[in-house]
Amino acid sequence: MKKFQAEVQRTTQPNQPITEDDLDRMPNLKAVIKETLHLHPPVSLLVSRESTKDVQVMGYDVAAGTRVVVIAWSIGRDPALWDEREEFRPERFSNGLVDFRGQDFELIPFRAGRRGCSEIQFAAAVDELAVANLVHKFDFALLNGVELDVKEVAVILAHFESFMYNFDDSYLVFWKEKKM
Ligand code: HEM
Repeated sequence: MKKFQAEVQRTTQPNQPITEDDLDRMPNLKAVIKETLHLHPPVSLLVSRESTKDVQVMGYDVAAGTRVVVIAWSIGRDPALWDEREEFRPERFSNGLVDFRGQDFELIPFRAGRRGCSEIQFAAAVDELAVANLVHKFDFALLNGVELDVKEVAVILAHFESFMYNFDDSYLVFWKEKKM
């Protein structure tokens, strides 16, 4: 937080609001937001899609009419893709090689492709402005002895079925809707 706070203090004018132009001079801030979206994607299970024909995906035979959910959370924790996958390490993005705009499939908090988030630019700017303003004006710390557990729990509820799913097992969830 101190490193990131120093960057915000250095980049902004005293007593002036932080602007979007300031954000472009804050690579640490951008890396912090990226790492947050990487480890805690708000849409951890992307919206399901239904296959229109029989296909093969990652070695699975997927029959026509099967719903497929891509789990952005699991991709972000895959040890084959990420070193120290449980650690909050914004520096992993400091070389600027991996971005969340849908070109790098290891980081897809906004999905990728045609039906990915249409407001990535806006969402990123809003997040960056909010966080930059917060660390600009406040110091954050946990009270002595307090531990914060930010582990997610996955629950999917649907009218035909409900189940809990262990994200660590796979990137994908498949199901076929039961005929009522
Ligand atoms: C950090 C914030 C956000 C995240 C992580 C996020 C994530 C996503 C994801 C994953 C999808 C694809 C859903 C799918 O699997 O089909 C999506 C779609 C979409 N998002 Fe966002 N979103 C964010 C903020 C926003 C904001 C602020 C807006 C609007 C102002 C927005 C508007 C949309 C729209 C309109 C779509 C649907 C695009 C389409 O189907 O053509 N999102 N978003």
